[in-house]
Amino acid sequence: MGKRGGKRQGRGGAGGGGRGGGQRSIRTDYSEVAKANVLYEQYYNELGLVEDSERDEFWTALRRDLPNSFRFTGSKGHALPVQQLLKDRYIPEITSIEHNGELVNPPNAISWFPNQLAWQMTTPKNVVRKFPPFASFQKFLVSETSVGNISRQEVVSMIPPLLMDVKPGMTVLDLCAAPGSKAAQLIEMVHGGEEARTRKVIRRIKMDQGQERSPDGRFTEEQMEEEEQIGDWSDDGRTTGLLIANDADYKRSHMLIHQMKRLNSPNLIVTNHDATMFPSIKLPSGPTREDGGTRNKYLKFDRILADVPCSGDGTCRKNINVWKDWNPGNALGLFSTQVRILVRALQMLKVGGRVVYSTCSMNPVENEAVVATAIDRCGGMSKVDIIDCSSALPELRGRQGLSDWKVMDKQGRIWPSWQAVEEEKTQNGEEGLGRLSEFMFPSTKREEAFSLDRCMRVYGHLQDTGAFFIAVLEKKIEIKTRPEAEPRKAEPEPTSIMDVVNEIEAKTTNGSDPLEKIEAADKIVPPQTDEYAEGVSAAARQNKENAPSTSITAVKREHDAETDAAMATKRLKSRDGIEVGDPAPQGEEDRQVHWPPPPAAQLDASRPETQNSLPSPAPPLGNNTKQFNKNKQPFEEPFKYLDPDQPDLQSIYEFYDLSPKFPRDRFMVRNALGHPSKTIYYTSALARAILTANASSGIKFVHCGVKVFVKQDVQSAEVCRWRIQSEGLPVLEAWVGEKRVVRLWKRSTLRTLLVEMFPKVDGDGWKGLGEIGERVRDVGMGCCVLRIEKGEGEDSFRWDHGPFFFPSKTHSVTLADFHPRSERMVLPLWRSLHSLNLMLPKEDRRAMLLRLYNEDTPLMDHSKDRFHNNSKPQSSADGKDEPDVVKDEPDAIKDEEEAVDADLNDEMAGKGEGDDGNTAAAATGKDVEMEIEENGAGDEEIDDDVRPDALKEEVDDGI
Ligand SMILES: C[S@@+](CC[C@H](N)C(=O)[O-])C[C@H]1O[C@@H](n2cnc3c(N)ncnc32)[C@H](O)[C@@H]1O
Repeated sequence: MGKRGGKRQGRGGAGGGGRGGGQRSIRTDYSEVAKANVLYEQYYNELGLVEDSERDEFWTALRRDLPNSFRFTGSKGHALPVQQLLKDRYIPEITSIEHNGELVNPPNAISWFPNQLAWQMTTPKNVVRKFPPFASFQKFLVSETSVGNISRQEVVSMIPPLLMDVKPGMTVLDLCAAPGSKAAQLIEMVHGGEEARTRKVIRRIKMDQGQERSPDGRFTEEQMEEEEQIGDWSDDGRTTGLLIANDADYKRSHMLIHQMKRLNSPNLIVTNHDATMFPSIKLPSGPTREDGGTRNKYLKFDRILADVPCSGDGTCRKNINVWKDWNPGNALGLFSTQVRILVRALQMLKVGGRVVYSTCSMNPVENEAVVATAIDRCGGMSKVDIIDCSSALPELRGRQGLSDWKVMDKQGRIWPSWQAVEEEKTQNGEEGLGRLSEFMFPSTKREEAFSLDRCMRVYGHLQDTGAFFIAVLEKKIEIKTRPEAEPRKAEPEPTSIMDVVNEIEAKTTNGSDPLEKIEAADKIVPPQTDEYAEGVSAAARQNKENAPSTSITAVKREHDAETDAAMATKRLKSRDGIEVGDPAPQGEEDRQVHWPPPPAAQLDASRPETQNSLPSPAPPLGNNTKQFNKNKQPFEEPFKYLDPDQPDLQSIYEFYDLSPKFPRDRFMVRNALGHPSKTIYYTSALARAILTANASSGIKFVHCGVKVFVKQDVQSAEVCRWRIQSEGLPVLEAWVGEKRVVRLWKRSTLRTLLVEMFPKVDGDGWKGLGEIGERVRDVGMGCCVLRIEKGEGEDSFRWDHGPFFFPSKTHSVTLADFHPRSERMVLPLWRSLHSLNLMLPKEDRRAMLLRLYNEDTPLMDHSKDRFHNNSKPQSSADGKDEPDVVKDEPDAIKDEEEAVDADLNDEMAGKGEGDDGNTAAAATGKDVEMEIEENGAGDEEIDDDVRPDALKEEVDDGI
């Protein structure tokens, strides 16, 4: 789909890095842009995208404003209750609103989206924002969007993830993922059914221990059964799958992190690579070779999304600049990047796996031509098939892909075939034809022409949406990709030993001895042709095409000043036994080298390698001194896994009575020393394996892990200074022992805790805390887990027909969920010497008050009553935590309470990714916020699929 960012210029572009990042644009006055463009209309009319009788409707729809759309996010058990609130509380309200003398149309559910979790609304945004009767609906949208329960997403952009058929436990790659609307859908699918599985496992454990309480009220038995069918149980019900979300644009990859972090998945890794050269990811142990050594094993994916950068001309309903700026050169300039991304995706796919290719462009050069060329380069349709998904979403109205098309050159001339172009070149020269290639035209191969109609085209007039293109490809057997410069062939040549030998002879060995060559040959000769059909010579040729300056000798000549870095890269070579620039060994064919070596590689050379740590890219940290690499990007903090017996972890296990069944080898920190100084993260087992095995690969991992514990200034040495972080609660809570659990069942008590920050517990204060009063008086200081349960009586949370039932002021509201990010009705609580506090950011408190009580009561902060001094919590000069001291009581309480509050609000502001605030996220946090603000996340939509002007510039320049 189109590269986004229509409201702002300069977000980098195809190929990664891009130009012009960070420039501010002058906003377009949309009323002045005429919705007409001669070439745009002429080309699509001539292609005959729709029947003549439909043509008016087609263009009329493209000139109309796009309805607003949004999606309820999270697992099914999590998203459905918030959707229910829309149906029960807000739709009846909206249905009675009159605007300009007419009743407004309420939002309606998208018929083809499962479980009615996607909605759209034709009332213009500015009416919803400004017309008073919409105020409470607008508040709901803003509040739920800000806590991540609603995602504003264009309807057509929701289609590709649905067609990927992701099953829980799968390994999934999203190659062009920022800002993350589709990645969010994908991670939800990866986690499908996890909630019910974990619940069942815990119930079993508790029953074994004779501790089982009343059955959990979240699901009906029927729902439980349905959920339990899904996924594997190998990790106590936790999902074993993985999503790697990647984007080439550094800043946008941090927007992606910002969006994805709200989903709190330990099964997510974010990377920052050019997708055309996405690096192969090593797995920890490969099969044993005959000589006793181990063969490197690389991750292949079950599903890959290639939602590529495109001209985005299908977004003209919301990105009005398309009318002004459309020119045929845009698509021509993007074609080869799109093909490379798709070919790379197919290389990394498992046999039997799916790649979904999508764009928000209508141009066949970016769509069918890319699909046909990529399939051709992979050996044809016997290797890669196009799957007919026309009935996968029965209510979705789309059209077949084109089997035949013409191409418009950059001067606006329309060519029926490549032959015609060649004739013109012979007769009149190449002027204006330079960007055209044979591959942009329909292939003459009949099988391909037949199959391209299995692609899907969505047009605006069919269901009042933007336009979109989707192709679902399946890999039938292993492939050997043909270099892009070679003309089309009927069948690819089989890989021969001579290919391999020639390849090795041809490569720059940089003085490697013959033995090394032989070893390399040994690694790359395919023992089983089918299994390793991704031919080495083809892969190596492709490496060269895509990364022409990767040979060390060549680079060294050009970059004498870079000797140290080059040496680091050489050491990489000797450690892995693979030379930079080598054809990749068997099973590693897709490995790409990066120049200049990424920061991880540079620093790796100067530090001892430990088995479970990634190399530190950054010099010693402290005082928030930001370190930047050559490309002016801040260094990423390394990922270091903690020894399960590490003393801080031991204190955590003991204080929280954490079940021994909870995995203890997945706790990780992000600092060079591998010391738990401020934050402890948790990742899935596969994420751990990947981060560890690729420690010295130079792969740019920019995010992984859910914050589970944050260090807290405490008033007593008895108290565990690691509090559970709210986003880590879903991962941990079920495994926390009873001694740190508080149970609540009255609505009024929860309301008090939401409205009042730091209510008093000491003296008689606990008496004002209802059913939890005595428990919180006695529980002991530190962090607790607050469970909300069903109870009896008027003021209770009740379990009636499945979900909890809350009578609200005006409507009956069914709701199963309390905490916007939690899958269970559990919240983190902090008991200090004199008071109690729900550890929730203010935004979350407000969202819950609105959702559960239909109130926007102002919050009361009792700590402010008691301490008039607003100073920040103390920290030592080097930015590290204070030593463990017991302070004067009032000071200690003030510090503690303010620290909790400050941390929570920092989190809401997207700060503090790394331990010391020295990470890229922290460095760019403000920019990311600004960008999101500009795009309107929070109370406005992040425009999806909008083509930025920077990309256009690059396309115009032929990049
Ligand atoms: C259409 S947008 C992706 C939208 C995203 N899938 C979503 O649903 O939110 C295309 C993205 O591709 C990125 N991009 C451009 N060229 C790339 C490349 N060569 N490799 C990887 N990403 C690239 C852009 O930075 C942009 O974020």
